[in-house]
Amino acid sequence: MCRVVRAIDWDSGAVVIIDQTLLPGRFSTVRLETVDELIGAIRRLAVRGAPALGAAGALGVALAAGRHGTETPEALATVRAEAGRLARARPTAVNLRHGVERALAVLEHGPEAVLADALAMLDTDERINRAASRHAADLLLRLCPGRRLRVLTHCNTGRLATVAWGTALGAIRHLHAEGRLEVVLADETRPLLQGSRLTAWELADEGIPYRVLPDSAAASAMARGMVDCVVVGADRIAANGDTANKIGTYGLAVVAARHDLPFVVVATESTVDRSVPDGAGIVVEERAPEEITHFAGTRVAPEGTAVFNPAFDVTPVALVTAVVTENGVLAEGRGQTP
Ligand SMILES: CSC[C@H]1O[C@H](OP(=O)(O)O)[C@H](O)[C@@H]1O
Repeated sequence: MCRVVRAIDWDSGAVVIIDQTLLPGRFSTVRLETVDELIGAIRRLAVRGAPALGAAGALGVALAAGRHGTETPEALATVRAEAGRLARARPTAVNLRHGVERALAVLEHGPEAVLADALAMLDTDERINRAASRHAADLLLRLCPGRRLRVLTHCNTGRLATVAWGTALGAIRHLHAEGRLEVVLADETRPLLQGSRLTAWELADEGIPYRVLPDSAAASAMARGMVDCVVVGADRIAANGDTANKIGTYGLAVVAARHDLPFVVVATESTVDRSVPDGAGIVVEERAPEEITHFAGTRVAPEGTAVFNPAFDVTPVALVTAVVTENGVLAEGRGQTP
C-alpha cells in the first residue's frame, strides 16, 4: 500500500494535492500557492470529487486571505473576488461553493481563523465519510442478505474524491473489511476514466477484488445477473433527493430499476443543496470537446466534430433506492428500505 497521502492538504502556506491526472502511472503531488493555480487544478480535475472540492474551496479562501490579508476593505474585497471565482470553477459540485462560503463566514476573524476552520474541516471529513458509508454498507447488507456482494460502482468516490476513506467506495471498503464483498465491478467512466484509472488504483492498492468494465457493459452485466447492487456518489443533491452525479449514473439507475437491483447514493450532507427544490434546478457542467474528440492526446474524431459532453447527469429520486448521508437515509425512491 502506498503511503496514505490525502488527496488535498495544506503545507507551509500552500494547498498540496495529489495530481490525479497522472494516476495510475505516476504518483505526484503539486503545491498550489495561489487561487488561480488552485482553480486551474480543479478545472483539469487534478483535484476532484465533491468532498475534496469542498476542502479545496475552504483552503482556497485561506490561500487568498493569507496572500492579501484581511485588514482593509480593499483586501477583503480582493479575497472575496478570488473566492467567487473559485466557487464557480466547477458549477455542479455544490461542495466547492459550500466550502468557499464556510470559509468566508469567518473571514472577518483573519487569515489564521480561516485556515484553522479549513483544517478542522479536513480533520472531520474522514469521520463524516466513514459514518455515511457505514449507513450505506448496513443498508446494502439488509437489502442483499446472506451473500458476499457483487457491487457495481461508477466514477471514483474513494479517498481521492474525498479527504479520506470515501463515500460509495467507503461503503465498499466496509463490506470488504467485513468479508461481505465478492467483487467490485468498476465502470471505466468515460471520458476521463476515473473508474479505470482512480478507482482501480485505490482498489488494487488495498487488495480489494475488482473488474473494470466499459460503461456500455454495465446494463449487460446487470441483465446477466452479475450484479447484486449499484452504489454511487453525488455532486449535488436537490432538496427532494434528485441527484447529480457523473455522467452515466442516470442510465445505471434506469437499468437497476429495470432489474429490481438496489441503487444507493452515498454522499455527505455538505453535498445536499436545499436551495434547489428538485433536479431541474441543478446546473450541469459541460466540458471541453477535446475530452471526446481526443484520447490520450491523440485525435480520434474528425476535425470539426461536434460533441455533447456533460460532466454529470441528474437521477430522479424515484429511481433511487436510498440516498444515504452521515445522518442516515436522506431520501427514498423505489419503495421502503428495510
Ligand atoms: C465522492 S464525490 C465523487 C463524485 O465526483 C465525481 O465527479 P468528478 O470526478 O467530475 O469530480 C463523480 O461524480 C463522483 O461520484
